[in-house]
Amino acid sequence: MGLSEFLLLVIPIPLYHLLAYYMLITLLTLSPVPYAAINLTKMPSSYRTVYAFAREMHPKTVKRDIQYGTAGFRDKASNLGYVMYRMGLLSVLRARYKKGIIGVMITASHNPEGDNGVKLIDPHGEMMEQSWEEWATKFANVQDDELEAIINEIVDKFNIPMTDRSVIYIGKDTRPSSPSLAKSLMDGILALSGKPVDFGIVTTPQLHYIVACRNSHEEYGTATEEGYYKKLVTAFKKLRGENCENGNYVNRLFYDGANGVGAKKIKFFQERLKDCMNIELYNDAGIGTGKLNYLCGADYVKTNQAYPTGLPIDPNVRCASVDGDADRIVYYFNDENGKFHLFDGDRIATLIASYLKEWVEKSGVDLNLGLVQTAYANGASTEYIKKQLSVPVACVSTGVKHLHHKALEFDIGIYFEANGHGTVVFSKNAKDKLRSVAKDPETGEKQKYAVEKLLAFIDVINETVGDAIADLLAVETILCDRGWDLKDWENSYTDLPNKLMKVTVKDRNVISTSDAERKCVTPVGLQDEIDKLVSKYQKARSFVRSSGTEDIVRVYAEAATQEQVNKLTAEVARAVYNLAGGIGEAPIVPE
Ligand SMILES: CC(=O)N[C@H]1[C@@H](OP(=O)(O)O)O[C@H](CO)[C@@H](O)[C@@H]1O
Ligand SMILES: [Mg+2]
Repeated sequence: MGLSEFLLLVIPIPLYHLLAYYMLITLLTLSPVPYAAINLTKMPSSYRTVYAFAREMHPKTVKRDIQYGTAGFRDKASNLGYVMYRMGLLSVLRARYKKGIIGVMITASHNPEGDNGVKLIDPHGEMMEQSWEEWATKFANVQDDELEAIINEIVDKFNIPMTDRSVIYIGKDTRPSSPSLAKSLMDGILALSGKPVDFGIVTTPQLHYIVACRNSHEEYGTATEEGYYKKLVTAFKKLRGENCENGNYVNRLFYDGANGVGAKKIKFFQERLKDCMNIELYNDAGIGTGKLNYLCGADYVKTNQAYPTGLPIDPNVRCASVDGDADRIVYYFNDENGKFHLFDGDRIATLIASYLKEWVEKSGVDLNLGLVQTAYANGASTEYIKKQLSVPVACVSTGVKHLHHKALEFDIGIYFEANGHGTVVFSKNAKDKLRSVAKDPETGEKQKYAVEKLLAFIDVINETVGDAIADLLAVETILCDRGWDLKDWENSYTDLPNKLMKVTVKDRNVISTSDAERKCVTPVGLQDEIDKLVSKYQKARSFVRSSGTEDIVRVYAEAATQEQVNKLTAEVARAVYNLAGGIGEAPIVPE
């Protein structure tokens, strides 16, 4: 019997766990050289014991498999302890492989408060590379006694150096479950001798920004929350100049913080921008009694196409809602007749694209501009971008990682999901060209003004990922610059009536798609059925795909009138139910 087995027998289990935890911390702190944790089977037994202790504290509690989906893992918070622990292990391996700091964000974004989730951030501040998502899924699903083997497998495959002391940046949203999940995550990080650095409650985009800054040796900005505020506020003030009001633009905004981190963090902007931007904060759980994302927030407003609770209903006042981790934003207002008007991600994308196009032309700098959407983008917006703005538009699969990736192909790539998640990325070529024109003494006044505007715009945007607050500052800049109210903005094009529905099926994986999710490949026959249904209506379009964040199939449709779209969506939903193994009640098609 070895020492560890003997101790196991003689020390009561809770004490044993506590001891293990402190031993782990002490060992990792004192050890001058990070221990070579891999190959685990070749490790000195004391280390192996430390590792086993940690694993025993976070045993796999859920039998069914969980998938690293569109935005990482999401589930009921109580199911995620072991997943967090394992993502702690994986983040250290990823950090060693990439030789950089990796970020881990604990959030379930727009999901209800009882859910939680986790997503990994790569060194440039972008979402973790897709090819590692499979590893994440494997890590989450193997049995406890297979963990060592999978760690060995990934280390061998990627030749991961196990002697570096890697740093992992952690952020979390305001969910009550986040602190304890963060502890599980840290246990995983420490178990492989990584160094966790906890940034506390931050928005998802703040963590992406901080990771990008630190890995770029602060070329992208100062790697702190304060650095983030300074960068955005300075750029916004520069763009806004002295004029807080202009034409129809009124300096007054109702801000729905979704009772989450977006409410907490906007206060830093309110304080710093009080001279030039009047933001009235609502749905700040610290003050009211509201629950995270409940009847409010960007997802509620977009999905229900309805005004959230918690905001005064003042007609014609510009309103914006963010989601639970503040990476999405939508605008809206109620008019004098009580009619609700929505400005979603497609609207924001077109506004930004037209503005950037205008100023690139004024700057005289040769830069190509492109816009990236998904199949959920309203057909009217796509038509407007192509025909009115003459900007090339690409369509990619759902999920920000796909949009971001595609946008990098342009000098200026604008991407937005219809739900309000998006940003702009500027290529190195674009930045270098603009900076050199700005510095050139030959540059004329007007051209210089345009170039400096573009450079300030780059700084007001968070290029690493969609950022509700950065996008808000960008939208406010453009509206003020143009002297527009929301009615002016709305005049650019008219959305086609559209609808989203969910269908529950036995196994959503029976649905497979092609052509950026616009064509359904399996089950065979479903696409023919959709085509037949669509052909009955004017300006109609519909597609189906399985969700990456929920156990359902999504049905989207748009058509010339609301009545037509209501029918079409229900008919397609019925077809999915019939051909893809629907369960529960069948969708009802309106008469
Ligand atoms: C139709 C829709 O809005 N889908 C959302 C939703 O993905 P699904 O895979 O459709 O569940 O959540 C994703 C993560 O937040 C977001 O990127 C995506 O746009
Ligand atoms: Mg979100």
